[in-house]
Amino acid sequence: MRIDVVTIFPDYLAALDLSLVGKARRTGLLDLRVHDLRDWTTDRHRTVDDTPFGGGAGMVMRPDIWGRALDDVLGGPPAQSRLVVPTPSGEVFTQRHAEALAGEEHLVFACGRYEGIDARVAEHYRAAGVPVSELSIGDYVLNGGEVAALVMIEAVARLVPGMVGNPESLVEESHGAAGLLEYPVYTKPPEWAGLEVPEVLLSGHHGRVERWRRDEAITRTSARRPDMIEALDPATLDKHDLRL
Ligand SMILES: CN1CCN(Cc2ccc(Cn3ccc4ccc(-c5n[nH]c(N)c5C#N)cc43)cc2)CC1
Repeated sequence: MRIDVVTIFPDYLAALDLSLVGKARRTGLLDLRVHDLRDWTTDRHRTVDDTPFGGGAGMVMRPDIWGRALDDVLGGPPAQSRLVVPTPSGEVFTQRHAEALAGEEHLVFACGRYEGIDARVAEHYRAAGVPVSELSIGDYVLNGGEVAALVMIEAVARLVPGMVGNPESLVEESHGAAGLLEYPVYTKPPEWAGLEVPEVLLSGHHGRVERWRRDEAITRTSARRPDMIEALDPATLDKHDLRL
């Protein structure tokens, strides 16, 4: 998979040189390139923004600069690329989006700043036949798209075959197949700060452990994310022998 990120703060994406994503880049599993939008400016001040039509506070990022950058980045092979635009007004990014994006050949992240990117940029590439996803990582306000791109790239990259050492660990995920939150996890020592590990986890009885974990997942989800409980379909309840 190839991922390109266009931003005026390329150093923000330095975290992608670390850990699993960094290793995937070094081994060639992930072809990830970061570009400075200002490299496509032509004036001496390397200007990327201007005042908003219709008035209002702040500045808007210019479509002509973004157009030159994205034409270059989208232009080359592979043929099918998806443009991902982090934005506070986007569809909320979920694990389902991560799964869908992980199946793409080439993702291009356009990280805006200021009050955002001129709306004609997304419109132009949609009209040119480029799939465009305008996505938000949550209902809070950030100062730009870079943090959101980091979140989405990590969520997507870990689903790329060969990325995670033990693919089994991707199977039973929070927000995963059962649509429930993850159960609590424990490790040695068995007693710490006067607190003991739940006895069932030391029993070696896999059936009891599985049942306890399912019950804990339901308890947690009911308490913290009632919206997820509402969204559970009967088939999922049956498949995982879940009773609410
Ligand atoms: C007058 N009002 C009119 C509404 N605006 C709204 C607004 C517009 C831009 C910005 C800053 N910004 C620029 C590019 C960019 C990309 C993503 C995100 C982002 N924030 N939160 C998420 N989950 C994000 C994601 N993903 C923020 C971004 C902040 C707030 C404010 C002023």
